[in-house]
Amino acid sequence: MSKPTILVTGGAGYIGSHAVLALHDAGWPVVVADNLSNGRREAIPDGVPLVEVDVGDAAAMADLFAVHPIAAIMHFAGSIVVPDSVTDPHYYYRNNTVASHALIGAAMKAGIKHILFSSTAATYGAPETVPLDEDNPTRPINPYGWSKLMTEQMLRDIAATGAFNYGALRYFNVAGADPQGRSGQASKGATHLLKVACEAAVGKRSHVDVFGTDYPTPDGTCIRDYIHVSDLAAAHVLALEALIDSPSESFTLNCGYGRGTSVLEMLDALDAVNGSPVARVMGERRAGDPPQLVASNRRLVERLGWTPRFADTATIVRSALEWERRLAS
Ligand SMILES: NC(=O)c1ccc[n+]([C@@H]2O[C@H](COP(=O)([O-])OP(=O)(O)OC[C@H]3O[C@@H](n4cnc5c(N)ncnc54)[C@H](O)[C@@H]3O)[C@@H](O)[C@H]2O)c1
Ligand SMILES: O=c1ccn([C@@H]2O[C@H](COP(=O)(O)OP(=O)(O)O[C@H]3O[C@H](CO)[C@@H](O)[C@H](O)[C@H]3O)[C@@H](O)[C@H]2O)c(=O)[nH]1
Repeated sequence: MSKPTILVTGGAGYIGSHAVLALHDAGWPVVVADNLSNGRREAIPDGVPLVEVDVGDAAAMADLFAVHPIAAIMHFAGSIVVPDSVTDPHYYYRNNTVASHALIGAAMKAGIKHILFSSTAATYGAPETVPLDEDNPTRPINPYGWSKLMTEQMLRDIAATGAFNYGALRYFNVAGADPQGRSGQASKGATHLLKVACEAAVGKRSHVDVFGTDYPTPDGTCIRDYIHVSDLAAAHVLALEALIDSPSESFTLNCGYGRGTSVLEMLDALDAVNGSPVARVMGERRAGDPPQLVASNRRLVERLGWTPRFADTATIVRSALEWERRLAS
């Protein structure tokens, strides 16, 4: 039987483009909705239609649903930079929460029955102990985390009426690039640690700043659970299948490896792969950063049968660096 068509919002962006590749590789018809505010047309494979649209524009989304017979939505579109959410919370609530509200409304009118949502570890705030399972209290410490948690709450309440089922995937820190070199992180003005450090490794930046060396962690720098973007994309395909197979069940799943890596450990791993050190400048803490975030992925593994393929830190770093070299060449 042929597979139904999936709408990928934010499919021209970093993670969304890897999900588009995973769907496309597995034979799912895909349509991308992206306003290209931070995405690239080139990230979308040939043959996949791109509709240039703001997902918060309910009328435009209704037009899209009238033209394309969409069975399910993977909703990646949104704004992603934690410190920007601290300086401009109004924009973050608009582009994440309000836009999601509009998209959900348009999807309901079009009778769409499955929504997979890009949520975040930032919903947990600054937990005292790790690893975190999904029942940990959600107490965001920045507007970005709140904007995502509010969207999760909308999905939960509306799904309870039977309108659709949903999956909220709470990503920890996404890193790396497609092992075949077809996509990677390409946005200008990047702020993510490994991306910034790889830009320094290829000479696009003079150094990498280390934001805070006095955290209550073994080396004083923040600890994160870095997950390879292609392992995350594979989890999305499994989650989509679960939503379609069990239409009365919704779920919230952490996406990480259950392994903590400090900022300095990540930079050491890059230096080892690169073969020469990237200059580091030790600096002050950045606003909105929790000291440590590490996932328990027990539920993800049990619920979806997910098996990571690219978890090795050197593999993550190598793919990110190869992509950066490709961009620079
Ligand atoms: N990168 C991470 O480590 C991480 C971690 C947790 C959660 N997430 C979530 O994953 C999703 C994707 O993140 P990413 O890292 O790929 O970011 P990205 O910026 O590369 O991708 C987001 C895409 O959405 C598009 N977009 C933004 N607002 C839009 C709007 N209103 N209408 C239409 N398109 C819009 C952008 O043009 C871009 O292509 C986001 O929702 C983000 O919050 C990311
Ligand atoms: O140039 C840099 C960039 C980052 N960091 C530090 O590296 C860590 C990771 O930061 P970053 O890569 O910016 O990611 P986070 O702020 O942890 O946020 C990411 O990971 C979250 C989930 O954990 C997601 O919700 C967000 O969307 C995503 O941006 C933090 O301690 C930063 O302070 C530096 O020291 N120097």
